[in-house]
Amino acid sequence: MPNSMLLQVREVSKIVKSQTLLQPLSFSLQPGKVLALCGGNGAGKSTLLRITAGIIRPSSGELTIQGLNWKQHRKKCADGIGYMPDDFHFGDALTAQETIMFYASLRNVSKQRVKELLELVGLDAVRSKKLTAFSKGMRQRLLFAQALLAAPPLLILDEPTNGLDPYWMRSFVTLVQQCAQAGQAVIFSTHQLDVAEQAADEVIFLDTGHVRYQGAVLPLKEKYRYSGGLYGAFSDLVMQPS
Ligand SMILES: Nc1ncnc2c1ncn2[C@@H]1O[C@H](COP(=O)(O)OP(=O)(O)OP(=O)(O)O)[C@@H](O)[C@H]1O
Repeated sequence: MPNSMLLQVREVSKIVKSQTLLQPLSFSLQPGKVLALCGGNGAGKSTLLRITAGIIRPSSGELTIQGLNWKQHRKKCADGIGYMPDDFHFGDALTAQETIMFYASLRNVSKQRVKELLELVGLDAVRSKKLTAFSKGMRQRLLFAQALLAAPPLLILDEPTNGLDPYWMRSFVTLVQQCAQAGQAVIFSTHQLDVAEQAADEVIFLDTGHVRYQGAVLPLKEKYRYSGGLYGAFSDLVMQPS
């Protein structure tokens, strides 16, 4: 039933200079579902998310967004996603409002929507401050708002909770759940397995480009209820010598 899937990834791999960064992997995501991508440093999370966001091309396999193949429908696929990279730095010369308005103008998003989003990520009161005065967590929240701007059907978030304090970590979970309730699909990477456990319906554990687990979060939560939840599962399925 490919048409009910918002995102379909089929046998996608990535090889750079004869080094395999991602073994062929497949998964799909329905509207309203949240998928967490977990794995250690260098596991391939950002590589997979960049491929999904159309930033880099896979070495093999294919991706469709809303049934459209990335290769043949780049513009339509790009319009269907909101992407939050893990290593992006806004210029410091502009204020938060000016920065987000710039991205809003590229996507034809209203001033009212910008205001709502700045409120949602707790930056409305500091919207006139230059980004030089912003902390890491505040920049992350602005980057998150940028991804949400056009209310895209698919959100691709690379380490969105990196640098967030416990309050905003918790708020991130709530915001992601609200996006899912509104019918958006979300894929995000994280090292914070408690965030994955709270926010995601499905999870992929990646280990040096290999999938060690993919499936629903719930059975893992139940199986590892008394042994650390998703941390226990990760330790069992990924951190054991193979
Ligand atoms: N352009 C590239 N050329 C060569 N190797 C690369 C390239 N991009 C990433 N890699 C390698 O691919 C592997 C996966 O990197 P990736 O950034 O996807 O991991 P990650 O799971 O996001 O890691 P982290 O949690 O540290 O951010 C790493 O070994 C990295 O060195």
